[in-house]
Amino acid sequence: MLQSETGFRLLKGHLDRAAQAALVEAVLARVDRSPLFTPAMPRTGRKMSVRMTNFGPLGWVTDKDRGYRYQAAHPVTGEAWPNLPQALFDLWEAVSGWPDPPEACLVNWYGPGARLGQHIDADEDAKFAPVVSVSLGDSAKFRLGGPTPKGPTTSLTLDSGDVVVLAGPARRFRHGVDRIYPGTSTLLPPGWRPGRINLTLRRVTKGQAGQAGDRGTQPA
Ligand SMILES: O=C(O)CCC(=O)C(=O)O
Ligand SMILES: [Fe+2]
Repeated sequence: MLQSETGFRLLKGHLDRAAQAALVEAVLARVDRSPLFTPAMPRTGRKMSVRMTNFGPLGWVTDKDRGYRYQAAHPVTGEAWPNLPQALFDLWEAVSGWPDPPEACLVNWYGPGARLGQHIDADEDAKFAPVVSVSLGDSAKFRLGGPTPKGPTTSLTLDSGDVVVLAGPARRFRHGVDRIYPGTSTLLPPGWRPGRINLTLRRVTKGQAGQAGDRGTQPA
Protein backbone atom coordinates (compact mmCIF):
# COMPACT_ATOMS: atom_id res chain seq x y z
CA MET A 1 0.00 0.00 0.00
CA LEU A 2 1.33 3.41 -0.95
CA GLN A 3 0.30 6.22 1.28
CA SER A 4 1.34 9.81 1.16
CA GLU A 5 0.71 13.10 2.82
CA THR A 6 -1.00 14.31 -0.33
CA GLY A 7 -4.05 12.20 0.47
CA PHE A 8 -3.46 9.90 -2.50
CA ARG A 9 -3.65 6.25 -1.58
CA LEU A 10 -3.21 3.20 -3.77
CA LEU A 11 -4.46 0.10 -1.97
CA LYS A 12 -2.80 -2.65 -4.00
CA GLY A 13 -4.91 -5.81 -4.22
CA HIS A 14 -7.48 -4.48 -1.78
CA LEU A 15 -10.15 -6.76 -3.27
CA ASP A 16 -9.36 -10.44 -3.63
CA ARG A 17 -10.37 -12.44 -6.70
CA ALA A 18 -13.69 -13.57 -5.17
CA ALA A 19 -14.64 -10.02 -4.20
CA GLN A 20 -13.71 -8.81 -7.68
CA ALA A 21 -15.80 -11.53 -9.33
CA ALA A 22 -18.80 -10.74 -7.12
CA LEU A 23 -18.50 -7.08 -8.03
CA VAL A 24 -18.31 -7.86 -11.74
CA GLU A 25 -21.47 -9.94 -11.40
CA ALA A 26 -23.23 -7.06 -9.63
CA VAL A 27 -22.07 -4.64 -12.32
CA LEU A 28 -23.11 -6.80 -15.27
CA ALA A 29 -26.57 -7.43 -13.81
CA ARG A 30 -27.10 -3.67 -13.56
CA VAL A 31 -25.62 -2.83 -16.96
CA ASP A 32 -28.35 -5.01 -18.49
CA ARG A 33 -30.89 -2.45 -17.29
CA SER A 34 -28.68 0.60 -17.49
CA PRO A 35 -26.64 0.18 -20.67
CA LEU A 36 -23.27 1.72 -21.39
CA PHE A 37 -23.54 4.97 -23.32
CA THR A 38 -20.92 6.95 -25.22
CA PRO A 39 -20.32 10.28 -23.53
CA ALA A 40 -19.45 13.38 -25.58
CA MET A 41 -17.31 16.37 -24.68
CA PRO A 42 -19.01 19.69 -23.91
CA ARG A 43 -19.19 22.12 -26.86
CA THR A 44 -17.16 20.07 -29.36
CA GLY A 45 -19.37 17.00 -29.06
CA ARG A 46 -16.25 14.88 -29.51
CA LYS A 47 -16.98 11.34 -28.41
CA MET A 48 -15.02 9.91 -25.53
CA SER A 49 -13.37 6.51 -25.99
CA VAL A 50 -14.51 5.29 -22.56
CA ARG A 51 -18.09 4.06 -22.35
CA MET A 52 -20.07 4.77 -19.21
CA THR A 53 -23.07 4.14 -17.04
CA ASN A 54 -23.84 4.86 -13.38
CA PHE A 55 -25.31 3.31 -10.25
CA GLY A 56 -26.83 5.15 -7.33
CA PRO A 57 -29.23 8.09 -6.98
CA LEU A 58 -27.05 10.35 -9.14
CA GLY A 59 -24.98 9.69 -12.21
CA TRP A 60 -22.28 11.66 -13.99
CA VAL A 61 -23.02 12.38 -17.64
CA THR A 62 -21.70 14.68 -20.35
CA ASP A 63 -22.91 15.73 -23.77
CA LYS A 64 -22.32 18.46 -26.34
CA ASP A 65 -25.11 20.80 -25.31
CA ARG A 66 -25.27 20.51 -21.54
CA GLY A 67 -21.74 19.52 -20.57
CA TYR A 68 -20.58 17.79 -17.40
CA ARG A 69 -23.24 17.24 -14.77
CA TYR A 70 -24.95 14.84 -12.40
CA GLN A 71 -28.48 13.69 -13.06
CA ALA A 72 -30.91 11.12 -11.70
CA ALA A 73 -31.81 9.54 -15.03
CA HIS A 74 -29.93 7.57 -17.67
CA PRO A 75 -29.45 9.88 -20.68
CA VAL A 76 -30.60 7.27 -23.21
CA THR A 77 -33.30 5.25 -21.43
CA GLY A 78 -34.57 8.06 -19.17
CA GLU A 79 -34.78 5.50 -16.33
CA ALA A 80 -33.43 5.97 -12.82
CA TRP A 81 -29.95 4.51 -12.37
CA PRO A 82 -29.78 1.08 -10.67
CA ASN A 83 -28.93 0.99 -6.98
CA LEU A 84 -25.40 0.86 -5.62
CA PRO A 85 -24.20 -2.66 -4.86
CA GLN A 86 -23.84 -3.17 -1.09
CA ALA A 87 -20.18 -4.11 -1.52
CA LEU A 88 -19.49 -0.57 -2.72
CA PHE A 89 -21.12 1.01 0.34
CA ASP A 90 -18.96 -1.30 2.42
CA LEU A 91 -15.83 -0.34 0.53
CA TRP A 92 -16.61 3.36 0.94
CA GLU A 93 -17.10 2.91 4.64
CA ALA A 94 -13.87 0.96 4.94
CA VAL A 95 -11.60 3.33 3.05
CA SER A 96 -13.08 6.82 2.64
CA GLY A 97 -13.36 7.96 6.26
CA TRP A 98 -16.29 10.11 5.11
CA PRO A 99 -19.49 10.05 7.19
CA ASP A 100 -21.98 10.50 4.34
CA PRO A 101 -22.57 7.62 1.92
CA PRO A 102 -21.57 7.80 -1.73
CA GLU A 103 -24.31 8.94 -4.13
CA ALA A 104 -22.79 8.11 -7.48
CA CYS A 105 -20.86 5.21 -8.88
CA LEU A 106 -19.55 6.06 -12.32
CA VAL A 107 -18.89 2.90 -14.31
CA ASN A 108 -16.13 3.42 -16.88
CA TRP A 109 -15.58 0.66 -19.41
CA TYR A 110 -12.30 0.83 -21.30
CA GLY A 111 -11.95 -1.28 -24.43
CA PRO A 112 -8.46 -2.05 -25.74
CA GLY A 113 -7.89 1.40 -27.28
CA ALA A 114 -9.68 3.54 -24.73
CA ARG A 115 -8.09 6.23 -22.61
CA LEU A 116 -9.18 9.03 -20.32
CA GLY A 117 -7.56 12.45 -20.65
CA GLN A 118 -6.04 14.28 -17.70
CA HIS A 119 -8.72 16.00 -15.62
CA ILE A 120 -9.67 17.02 -12.11
CA ASP A 121 -12.86 15.61 -10.59
CA ALA A 122 -14.67 18.87 -9.92
CA ASP A 123 -18.39 18.52 -10.59
CA GLU A 124 -19.39 17.65 -7.01
CA ASP A 125 -20.77 20.01 -4.36
CA ALA A 126 -19.17 17.75 -1.73
CA LYS A 127 -15.78 19.13 -2.68
CA PHE A 128 -13.90 17.58 0.20
CA ALA A 129 -15.42 14.12 0.20
CA PRO A 130 -12.84 11.61 -1.04
CA VAL A 131 -13.18 9.85 -4.37
CA VAL A 132 -12.77 6.08 -4.16
CA SER A 133 -12.19 4.00 -7.26
CA VAL A 134 -11.88 0.31 -8.03
CA SER A 135 -10.10 -1.36 -10.95
CA LEU A 136 -11.47 -4.57 -12.43
CA GLY A 137 -10.14 -6.56 -15.39
CA ASP A 138 -7.17 -5.52 -17.50
CA SER A 139 -4.42 -3.42 -15.97
CA ALA A 140 -4.11 0.25 -16.81
CA LYS A 141 -1.52 2.98 -16.89
CA PHE A 142 -2.81 5.67 -14.56
CA ARG A 143 -1.08 9.06 -14.50
CA LEU A 144 -1.31 11.37 -11.50
CA GLY A 145 -0.32 15.04 -11.53
CA GLY A 146 -0.78 17.83 -9.05
CA PRO A 147 -3.32 20.58 -8.48
CA THR A 148 -2.26 22.72 -11.46
CA PRO A 149 -2.78 22.18 -15.22
CA LYS A 150 0.96 21.73 -15.80
CA GLY A 151 3.73 20.23 -13.73
CA PRO A 152 5.17 16.76 -13.21
CA THR A 153 3.14 13.58 -13.31
CA THR A 154 3.74 10.09 -11.97
CA SER A 155 2.64 6.95 -13.79
CA LEU A 156 1.28 3.99 -11.87
CA THR A 157 -0.06 0.62 -12.95
CA LEU A 158 -3.53 -0.15 -11.67
CA ASP A 159 -4.31 -3.87 -11.59
CA SER A 160 -7.57 -5.68 -11.01
CA GLY A 161 -8.58 -5.41 -7.36
CA ASP A 162 -6.63 -2.22 -6.71
CA VAL A 163 -8.43 0.63 -4.97
CA VAL A 164 -7.43 4.28 -5.32
CA VAL A 165 -8.46 6.96 -2.83
CA LEU A 166 -8.19 10.65 -3.68
CA ALA A 167 -8.58 12.53 -0.41
CA GLY A 168 -7.26 15.75 1.09
CA PRO A 169 -5.19 17.80 -1.40
CA ALA A 170 -5.11 14.88 -3.86
CA ARG A 171 -8.88 15.21 -4.21
CA ARG A 172 -8.03 18.07 -6.55
CA PHE A 173 -5.12 16.43 -8.33
CA ARG A 174 -5.16 15.99 -12.07
CA HIS A 175 -5.23 12.40 -13.26
CA GLY A 176 -6.13 10.23 -16.21
CA VAL A 177 -5.67 6.85 -17.84
CA ASP A 178 -3.15 6.73 -20.68
CA ARG A 179 -3.88 3.19 -21.79
CA ILE A 180 -4.96 -0.23 -20.75
CA TYR A 181 -2.90 -3.38 -21.18
CA PRO A 182 -5.24 -5.70 -23.11
CA GLY A 183 -5.30 -9.33 -22.10
CA THR A 184 -3.67 -8.91 -18.70
CA SER A 185 -6.67 -10.22 -16.74
CA THR A 186 -9.17 -13.04 -17.11
CA LEU A 187 -11.65 -11.52 -14.65
CA LEU A 188 -14.17 -10.09 -17.11
CA PRO A 189 -16.31 -12.55 -19.07
CA PRO A 190 -15.88 -12.99 -22.84
CA GLY A 191 -17.61 -10.13 -24.58
CA TRP A 192 -16.21 -7.74 -21.99
CA ARG A 193 -12.58 -8.54 -22.42
CA PRO A 194 -10.08 -7.45 -23.35
CA GLY A 195 -11.22 -4.55 -21.28
CA ARG A 196 -11.16 -2.77 -17.96
CA ILE A 197 -13.97 -1.64 -15.71
CA ASN A 198 -13.35 1.22 -13.33
CA LEU A 199 -15.90 2.04 -10.66
CA THR A 200 -15.58 5.56 -9.29
CA LEU A 201 -17.52 6.31 -6.12
CA ARG A 202 -18.34 9.89 -5.23
CA ARG A 203 -20.36 11.89 -2.78
CA VAL A 204 -22.10 14.57 -4.87
CA THR A 205 -24.29 16.68 -2.55
CA LYS A 206 -22.90 18.21 0.60
CA GLY A 207 -24.71 15.99 3.08
CA GLN A 208 -24.07 16.27 6.81
CA ALA A 209 -20.32 16.62 6.65
CA GLY A 210 -20.51 19.24 3.92
CA GLN A 211 -23.04 21.33 5.91
CA ALA A 212 -20.77 21.35 8.94
CA GLY A 213 -18.69 24.14 7.47
CA ASP A 214 -16.82 25.26 4.45
CA ARG A 215 -14.15 22.65 4.81
CA GLY A 216 -16.54 19.98 5.93
CA THR A 217 -15.53 17.39 8.48
CA GLN A 218 -11.99 16.15 8.25
CA PRO A 219 -11.98 12.52 7.22
CA ALA A 220 -11.12 10.20 10.10
O1 LIG B 1 -10.36 4.74 -14.69
C1 LIG B 1 -9.77 5.26 -13.76
O2 LIG B 1 -8.96 4.65 -13.05
C2 LIG B 1 -10.00 6.72 -13.44
C3 LIG B 1 -11.39 7.21 -13.72
C4 LIG B 1 -11.56 8.67 -13.43
O3 LIG B 1 -10.62 9.37 -13.18
C5 LIG B 1 -12.89 9.27 -13.42
O4 LIG B 1 -13.87 8.61 -13.77
O5 LIG B 1 -13.00 10.46 -13.05
FE1 LIG C 1 -11.25 11.27 -12.35
